Amino acid sequence: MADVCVRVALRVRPLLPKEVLHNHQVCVRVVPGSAQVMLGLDRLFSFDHAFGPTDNQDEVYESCVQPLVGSLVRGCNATVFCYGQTGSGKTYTLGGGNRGTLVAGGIIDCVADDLFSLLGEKRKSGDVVEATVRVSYMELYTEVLRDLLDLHAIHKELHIREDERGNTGNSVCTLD
Ligand SMILES: Nc1ncnc2c1ncn2[C@@H]1O[C@H](COP(=O)(O)OP(=O)(O)OP(=O)(O)O)[C@@H](O)[C@H]1O
Repeated sequence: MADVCVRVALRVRPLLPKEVLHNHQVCVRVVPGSAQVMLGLDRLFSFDHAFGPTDNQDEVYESCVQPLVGSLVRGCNATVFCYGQTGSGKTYTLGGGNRGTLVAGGIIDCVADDLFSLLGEKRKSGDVVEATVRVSYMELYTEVLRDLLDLHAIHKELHIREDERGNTGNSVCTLD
């Protein structure tokens, strides 16, 4: 992967059965063998990667995210985020399916697998490794922030707060 800070990948999902039923048409196509997409007949856009409807979860993960997990274990920071209109496939790409089942796992499953196996390898190879893995899983939807790992989240409201330096974080306010 080239040594640049930000890379942008575009993924075009297949039409859903209900869309086929309603005779929806495909309007975005990946130009074969390239990282470009054609919108309509003549509007060409270039990205670092472009994935079409037949590209699977593993292909997306291996080319866009897997190299970052290696960097992470070497002490670098990495961020992956999905952006797109509702129904475009963000949840599927990040969390879709489970590894080892018919539908391959999304990025979160793959990162968890690779992260722990890389840490395990480091330990086996005699590197003294102390690693702490923390996970949080939040949803921000219509201005409401929810902790998706908290089974009792319905009783709690999370607030986004800024410290004096302008860094953001969240805090929980329990509603009695
Ligand atoms: N690459 C894909 N292959 C097959 N099905 C897909 C793919 N991407 C998305 N889908 C399906 O398309 C539908 C919408 O996808 P998804 O829920 O991931 O969208 P979203 O961007 O997360 O939407 P929202 O912003 O509303 O949460 C789901 O039924 C999902 O299973």
